[in-house]
Amino acid sequence: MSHVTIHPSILSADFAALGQALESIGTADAVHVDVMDQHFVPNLTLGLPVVSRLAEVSSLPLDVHLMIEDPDRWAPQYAEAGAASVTFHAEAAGAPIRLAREIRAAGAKAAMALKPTTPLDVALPVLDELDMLLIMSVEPGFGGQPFLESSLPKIRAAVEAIGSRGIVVQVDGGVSPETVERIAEAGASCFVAGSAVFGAKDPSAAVEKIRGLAARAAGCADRA
Ligand SMILES: O=C(CO)[C@H](O)[C@H](O)COP(=O)(O)O
Ligand SMILES: [Fe+2]
Repeated sequence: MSHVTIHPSILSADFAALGQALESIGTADAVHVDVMDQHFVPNLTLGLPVVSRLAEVSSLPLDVHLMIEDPDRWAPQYAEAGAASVTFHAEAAGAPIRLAREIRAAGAKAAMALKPTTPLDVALPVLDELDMLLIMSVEPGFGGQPFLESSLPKIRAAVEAIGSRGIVVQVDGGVSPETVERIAEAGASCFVAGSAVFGAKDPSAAVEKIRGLAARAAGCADRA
């Protein structure tokens, strides 16, 4: 029986009140932190100093999603800064197997992300070094984009390729009460949701709602 987890993305929170944003998502399993460098993606968000401070104050584990060039250089430092998991992009990594090993050695879970147009084949040689595989369901860079339906067959194929290896399949982009059931039915178990959580009047209730829909669709008992 799979376990469904919800990671709200603070990309859609008030950047002037990140502490309050963390407090508003007490029902979440982790907080998703989008690091963008304006080179790998056109947007610019935050970096190591902010992640270090968030790790100090957050009672939720930090799920750091690096949308940056040269993750081989930077990703291990996010693990050392206290991230629970560090996700680098396959399209940016020079030596993904070595990088995943370095992230793990620095004390975090290692994850690799694939952009919507990157084939799953790219991840296959790296799978055994990963704790999580992130299937992007929007073009990385911005929150609030519509879910790409073309990611559903890729999610199914990823779940099949992983088999019984215990690697979490995470989906990021356009996850909402309207889309989460289809994504859960495809076999994903970890859901990132930005605008659907922080755009809601009650972010914690939005997390519970998304988790409930996902758990039912996945055919497993809701943990709540
Ligand atoms: O990595 C991301 C964008 O590159 C974000 O995590 C993602 O877009 C979340 O926002 P939303 O749920 O609003 O789509
Ligand atoms: Fe993300």
